[in-house]
Amino acid sequence: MKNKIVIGTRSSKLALWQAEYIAGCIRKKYPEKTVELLHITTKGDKVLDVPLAKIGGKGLFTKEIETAMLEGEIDIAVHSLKDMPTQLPDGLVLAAVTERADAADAFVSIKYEKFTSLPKGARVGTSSLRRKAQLLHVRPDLQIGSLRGNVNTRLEKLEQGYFDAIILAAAGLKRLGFGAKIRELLPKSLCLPAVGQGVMAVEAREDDDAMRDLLQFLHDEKSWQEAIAERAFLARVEGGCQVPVGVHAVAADGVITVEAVIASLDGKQLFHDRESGPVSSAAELGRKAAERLLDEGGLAIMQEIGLLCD
Ligand SMILES: NCc1[nH]cc(CCC(=O)O)c1CC(=O)O
Repeated sequence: MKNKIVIGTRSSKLALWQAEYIAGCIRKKYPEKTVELLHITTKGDKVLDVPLAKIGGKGLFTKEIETAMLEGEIDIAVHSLKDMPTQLPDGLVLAAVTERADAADAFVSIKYEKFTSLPKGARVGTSSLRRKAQLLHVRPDLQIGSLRGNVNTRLEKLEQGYFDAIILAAAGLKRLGFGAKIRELLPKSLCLPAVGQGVMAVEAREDDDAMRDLLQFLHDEKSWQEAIAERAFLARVEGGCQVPVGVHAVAADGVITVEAVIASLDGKQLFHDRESGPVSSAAELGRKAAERLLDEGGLAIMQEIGLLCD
């Protein structure tokens, strides 16, 4: 095996932090290896003025990186699992997923201590349909404004007074050293996170056995079981674009519990399900949750949204 490992990564601060973290782990475990980062710009990084839901397309933040890997320009890629499509391109695999950081969404505000302290009509920044729908479900009075860009840019928008509060993944904030800005972790009963939120994924070429073996020390089995359930859920509900779905699986002592929601864009309709069973049935439970929610009314919502996406 080569002595140099090239990691492909986006150049946002969060992506670089994550790639550096994995590089650091590999260097520590294998001091004889040289590990380098190669910055790659993806479509999701280029188009900043359009809400993600409108750009659509799967693998917005991963495609260019995956092409570089298939062409041998890089050896592995580090991603937020949340940004990865459920179907990887032929020839690539998830070689390892890291121990999960907190999966919760965080409430960040200068003036307000927690979500329930927001006054009537408060302005909340998030471009995630999932967050928007779940928050509107309990607080239809809120004005949800679009907020794209990387974590640093989003925090600046809050500081400039565009919003009373913004919602971001707790994991990203903590990684970038902004943990102190978190006023509250949104309870899962209020806002279920995105598929894979809080998990970092290392992608490799399927036929690169040496690399896949080398990466095993990073792999976390609990995280993996949760990822399997959540990604099976997403694979079953996936429409052509971002949809208001949230899902959170927790594996403990051989049992996995999957909680999921599908909501309408305005949050008026929200279907919720919880499935539990042995971890060996993680994928099945994720699919079951999806099927229940689609049957209950989620399918009609997806079809309605599908039209909006074109
Ligand atoms: N969509 C961008 C993105 N992808 C992963 C994270 C956070 C880190 C993680 O979930 O592991 C974020 C930022 C955010 O949603 O606040």
